[in-house]
Amino acid sequence: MSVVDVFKSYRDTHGQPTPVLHDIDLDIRRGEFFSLLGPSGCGKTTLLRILAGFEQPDSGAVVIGGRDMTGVPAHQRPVNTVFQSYALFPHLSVADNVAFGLKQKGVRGQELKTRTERVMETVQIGDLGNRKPDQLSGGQRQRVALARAIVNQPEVLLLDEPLSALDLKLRKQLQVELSNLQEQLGMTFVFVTHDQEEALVMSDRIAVMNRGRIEQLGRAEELYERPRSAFVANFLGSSNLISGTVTDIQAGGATIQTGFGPLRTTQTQGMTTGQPVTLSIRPEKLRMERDMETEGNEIRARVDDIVYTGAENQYLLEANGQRLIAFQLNTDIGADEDFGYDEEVALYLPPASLVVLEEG
Ligand SMILES: Nc1ncnc2c1ncn2[C@@H]1O[C@H](COP(=O)(O)OP(=O)(O)OP(=O)(O)O)[C@@H](O)[C@H]1O
Repeated sequence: MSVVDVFKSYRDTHGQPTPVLHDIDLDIRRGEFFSLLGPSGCGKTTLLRILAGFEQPDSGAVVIGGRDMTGVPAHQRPVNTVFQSYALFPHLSVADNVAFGLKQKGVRGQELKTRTERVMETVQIGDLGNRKPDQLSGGQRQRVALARAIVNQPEVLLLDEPLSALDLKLRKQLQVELSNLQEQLGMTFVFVTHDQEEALVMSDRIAVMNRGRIEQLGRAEELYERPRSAFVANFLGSSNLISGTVTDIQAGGATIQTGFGPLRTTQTQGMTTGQPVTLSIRPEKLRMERDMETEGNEIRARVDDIVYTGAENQYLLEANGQRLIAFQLNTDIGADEDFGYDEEVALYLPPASLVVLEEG
């Protein structure tokens, strides 16, 4: 499925057109779990609705299975949508809800029964067929909504924050189940979420959106390890940003002069001497030590605050007037690796973990 140069604007309260999607270009591969990730209002639902055919772009096109969908109404597209709000028929039983789409298509008798039952088994609601939606938990309702959407075997399944109404534990369980289901069905899933962890866990590839544009597109690991902008670095997890100027470029890396002194990075791509740059380093890549070593890339910091989160300690640090954050795995209570309030520490910034952002 492709999105070609899609532009969309809405009229604001004064009737002025306000762009919400700017020239979106995307190629979503067949059988891929693809996520649209971004903060509230960035345009991800609008893009999904354009794929579904519920909205028309001002310009540009959606192509599914090689066919231009311009002018093709929603119900004739080879897609189905699962919404956050389930949207089940309250007066129909679970089995009739699931069978609905097949009946519309004229499937009857044994085939209807077999296909409905098979899909219900797949999403583990095989024993709930006679219940009504109001007799189900939120997780069960979402399974019915899923069954109803996949029973028609669409080429593409569109999912608009389908797990966001569920509690954390159930959400985590369904994340795993959904990605297993996608693999088993081999169907293309396009999944909208504002939850970065959800996108990282489930997706083959993720498009990070910001203000109607795609900021970066790639595999989870690429986006996390090599963010291109401060927005991506901070939207996917958290990050320490350090500004500086390139002073030296060698074969295996570059030196950046910063407020903390010179820092080495193993990156060199696209850099020129004298260029101002922003470095990004993930909090878990900072190594906290009691004493300075001599290998460089170390800065002195003071522990300002400590947040205990169970698996790790999050240290808020002050270094040369800047706030930094470091995560350290929680070892045994009282172990040598624990640091106290106001303690002076040395922070080692591994050169391979210092990422040069393309845009500050
Ligand atoms: N029908 C509409 N008329 C006018 N403006 C709209 C309409 N639908 C959406 N918008 C605006 O378009 C922008 C993008 O909205 P959209 O729902 O696509 O964002 P989103 O990323 O899905 O956000 P959320 O996670 O909050 O659902 C927002 O500024 C929103 O206010």
